[in-house]
Amino acid sequence: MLQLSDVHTYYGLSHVLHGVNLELAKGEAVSLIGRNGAGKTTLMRSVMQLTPPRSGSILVNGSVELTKLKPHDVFRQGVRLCPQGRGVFPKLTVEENLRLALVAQRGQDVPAQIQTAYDRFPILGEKRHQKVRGLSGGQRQLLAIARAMLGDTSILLMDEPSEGLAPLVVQELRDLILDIKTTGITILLSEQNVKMALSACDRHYILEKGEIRFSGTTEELACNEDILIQTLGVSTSVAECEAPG
Ligand SMILES: Nc1ncnc2c1ncn2[C@@H]1O[C@H](COP(=O)(O)OP(=O)(O)OP(=O)(O)O)[C@@H](O)[C@H]1O
Repeated sequence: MLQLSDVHTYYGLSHVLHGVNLELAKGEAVSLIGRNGAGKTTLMRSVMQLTPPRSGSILVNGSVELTKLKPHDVFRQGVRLCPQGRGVFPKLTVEENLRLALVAQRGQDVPAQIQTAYDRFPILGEKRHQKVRGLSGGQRQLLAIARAMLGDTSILLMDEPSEGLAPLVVQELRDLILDIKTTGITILLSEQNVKMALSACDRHYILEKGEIRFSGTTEELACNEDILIQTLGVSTSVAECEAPG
C-alpha cells in the first residue's frame, strides 16, 4: 500500500532522514516510535511531499511514485496527514473547520461529507456550532482526525495524536484507531507513547536520529525490549501492554 525505499530528507544542509525503508500493507495499523527529534514528523511530511525527500522512492499501491507529485496530488491519492498539534483553527467553529478543509480540497464544501463526519463522530455534530477553542484536547483531536478523513482516505498518517491527552482519553483514541482500521484504512501512527503504539498497532518501526533501528511485530519487540530502553530510555514492558483486540 505504502512503500518507502532509501528515503533521504534534508532541511537545507541538515540531513534528517538517512535512508528510511518502511512498508505498510493495506488495512494495517503500524506504529512509528521515536523520541523528540527522531524524525517522525519529517517522515510524514516527506510522504505528503510537504518536505520533499532529496532522494529515494515513496510508492503508493506499488505504482504511484509520490516523490514526483505535489502535496495536493498526494492528497488526491487518498493519503492524509493528521498533523502533530492537531492543526485546527481555534477561533472557528467545528463546522467552519470542516467546511474550510473541504473548500481547500475541492473548491466547495460538501454537506454530505460533513454529515458523514458527524455520523462517524457524533460529539462533533453536537458541538458543530461551538468554537474549537472551547473544546477539550480529545475533542480537538477528534476534529483533526475527522478533517483528515473527509473524502476518500486510503492511508492516514497520524502524527503523535495522543500528545497532551489524559490517559483515559488516550484509551478512547486507541479504540477509535482500532475502529478506523476496521474500515480498511491503512494507518501509520507516530508515537512517543509506547503503550499507545503497542496497543493500537500490530507492527512497529523504531526511528532514531532519522534511521530505522527496529522493525517487527509486537511479539518480536517483546523479545527485544532493550531496543526501547536504548532508543527511548523507557522500560515499558511489552508483555504488560494490551494488544489490539
Ligand atoms: N523546519 C525545520 N528546519 C530545520 N530543522 C528541522 C525542521 N523541522 C525539524 N527539524 C529538525 O529535524 C529533526 C527531526 O525533527 P522532527 O520534527 O521530524 O522529529 P520528531 O520525531 O517528529 O520529533 P517531535 O516529536 O519533537 O516533533 C530535528 O533535529 C529537528 O530539529
